[in-house]
Amino acid sequence: MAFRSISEHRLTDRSGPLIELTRATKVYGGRPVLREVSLMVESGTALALIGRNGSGKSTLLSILAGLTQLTSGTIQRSKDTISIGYAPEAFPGLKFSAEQYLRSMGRIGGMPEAGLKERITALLEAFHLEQFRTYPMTSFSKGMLQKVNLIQSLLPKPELLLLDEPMSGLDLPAQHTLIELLQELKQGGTAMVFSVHEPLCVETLADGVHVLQAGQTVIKVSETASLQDKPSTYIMCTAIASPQKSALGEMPGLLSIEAVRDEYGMECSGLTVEREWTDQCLRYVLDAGGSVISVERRRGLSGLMQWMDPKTVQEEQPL
Ligand SMILES: Nc1ncnc2c1ncn2[C@@H]1O[C@H](COP(=O)(O)OP(=O)(O)OP(=O)(O)O)[C@@H](O)[C@H]1O
Repeated sequence: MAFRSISEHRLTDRSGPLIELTRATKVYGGRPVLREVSLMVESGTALALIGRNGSGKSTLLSILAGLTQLTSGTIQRSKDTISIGYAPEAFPGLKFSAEQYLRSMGRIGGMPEAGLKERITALLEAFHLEQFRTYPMTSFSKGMLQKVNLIQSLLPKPELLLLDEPMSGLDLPAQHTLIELLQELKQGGTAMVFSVHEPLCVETLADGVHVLQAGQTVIKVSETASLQDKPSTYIMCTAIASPQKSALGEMPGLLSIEAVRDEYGMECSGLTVEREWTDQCLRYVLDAGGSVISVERRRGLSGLMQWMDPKTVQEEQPL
């Protein structure tokens, strides 16, 4: 079931969001390619964007990077300027050598000359590109170009890292190198949003998952660790008043609670609860004066695999 999310409330709030999108809509030539998408990312956390080809992932990343303007909705950053690393999906093979290109990107990013050379060398070595550092990128394979693309985004150790299908074209050792680098950056406080078709990235890195279909959010998981392979139930009910909502937040088995709208635009609450706590949760909603609108089975993280399995990945139908 598609729903329109108006905000997301984490049960365990850490700090405030580094960046937050509210009801982000993007229209190209009269055609909406993103519709009322809301999400937020906190420092030191990773959000995976999943969805079939054409579902709007690249558009969303480009909006977060500040390269694409919203048609409506808002984007809020925790401060005026946050340092952003962005690896787009398409990366051209330029005439420069990898080293020349990376040095230019580092300088443009304001990196001091002293540390820049060392950082480039360390990243080229990590991705086994060191011996090709002086070669023109026109001679590079797809995977080698993707490595340079990723390295340029990782150079300044950004506060926010945006990666569009980072695993694309990488061989297995490079995939593992990338995961290790990203885990390190995340531990150091970098927030990241990436689009992926590979479960490995989600399992090893993501704290949350956002599934897009035809530009709309269809599934939002805010704590992947707690959902991992645990079946859950999604309960949509009439909006619950704040005091009862706080008490509900203490209920064992509750994984997330969010404000959503039903198909008529009415404000509702969406609760994700571990399967075995479904009855208790329904009882609580009714006792709190709420009314149950719908109850859905959710299949845990493994249920998200259908959106990542290449065998089932199809083009999105035109809206
Ligand atoms: N500059 C543009 N002008 C017109 N339409 C665009 C533009 N950019 C993207 N679109 C359209 O927006 C829709 C979403 O595209 P987007 O690239 O964001 O999807 P995606 O989920 O990243 O797809 P993929 O997995 O294939 O990379 C597509 O229908 C695409 O044709």
